[in-house]
Amino acid sequence: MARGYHRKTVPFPDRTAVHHTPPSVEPRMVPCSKTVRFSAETDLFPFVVACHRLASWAESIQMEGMVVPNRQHLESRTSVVVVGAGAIGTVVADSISHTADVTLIRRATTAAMWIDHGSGAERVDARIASSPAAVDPVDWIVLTTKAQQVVSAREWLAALTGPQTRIAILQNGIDHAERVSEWVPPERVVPAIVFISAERTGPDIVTVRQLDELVLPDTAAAQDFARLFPEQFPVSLDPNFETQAWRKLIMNAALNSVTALTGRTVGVAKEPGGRELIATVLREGIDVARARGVRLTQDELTLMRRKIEKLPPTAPTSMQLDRAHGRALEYGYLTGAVLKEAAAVGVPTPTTLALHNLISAL
Ligand SMILES: CC(C)(CO)C(=O)C(=O)O
Repeated sequence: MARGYHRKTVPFPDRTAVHHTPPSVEPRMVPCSKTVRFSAETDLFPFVVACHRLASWAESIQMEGMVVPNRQHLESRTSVVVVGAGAIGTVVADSISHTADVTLIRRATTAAMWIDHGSGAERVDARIASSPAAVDPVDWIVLTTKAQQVVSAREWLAALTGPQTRIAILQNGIDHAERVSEWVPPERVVPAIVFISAERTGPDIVTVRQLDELVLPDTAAAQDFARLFPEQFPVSLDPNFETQAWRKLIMNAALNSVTALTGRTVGVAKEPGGRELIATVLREGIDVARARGVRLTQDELTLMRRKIEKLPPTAPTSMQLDRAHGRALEYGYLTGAVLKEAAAVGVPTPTTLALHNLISAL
């Protein structure tokens, strides 16, 4: 599979260790100019690390083409902590690790995460933190837990939030800012709509199926967040973000519910029965959105169905995977959100309600 974006890879097995946990070695005086050059053949790795730690006047150290920025340089980069090292969190951590100093939160382990875009696994260049005591306030928190897990990330959010911290929320549903209102005001929140099909295929590895889109509102904070991504990453700013958020909500309410209930991948939506059921739930959601004043196109149903058609039939949805792994389900923020909004405007949504009730009975 072709990669969704390109990255510079460094042919050295332990580059993360160089960046983040240099082994302790005896420091020696070395002649450092702006850049220090070594040859790997002479096995100078520990020496390079010592230089890396001491030579604050060098901007970088080069060894056989590998460039190791010095600590001071690293420390001046934007600090980002990704809370939630699942599929989306790992994809984001990997892609922004080229411009930012990234930490991934993994509660149960300190093992690195790996990513496979279809051409083999690559180590994600991110520090791992597993205790809130080990982190300080950062420039950006990227929240990629499931919507219902924000509550269990409280300790992390408290430890990571400072007076300037901004939070990007890459989660399903609407009303993203409300979920973190305890920590930051709405202008420091960037909600994001994610169309990335990726899956944890092992305890430490994420396989990416399709990198489609990351949509942000067109705000100052979102522009700053977008700048962290490499140019080739499909991130866009949409002034009509509310419409995008509702589109995704309606699509998730239909697709994630049907796949979670049937235990089938997206292919179920392409069969006559599944297609009809999904179309009914989409129609109900569209009625609710219109009644709430959300700006949708005339042909919204076709647009949403096309989006679903474009998804690979073998791709699972997040709620289907959560059910398969016995995890808590996100339905409260999907069908639950549609039902809440429907109640506020008195729009009937019987099929959405039926799916919602079935899922809550699982
Ligand atoms: C894969 C996709 C786009 C399907 O609705 C999704 O958002 C999810 O699984 O949560």
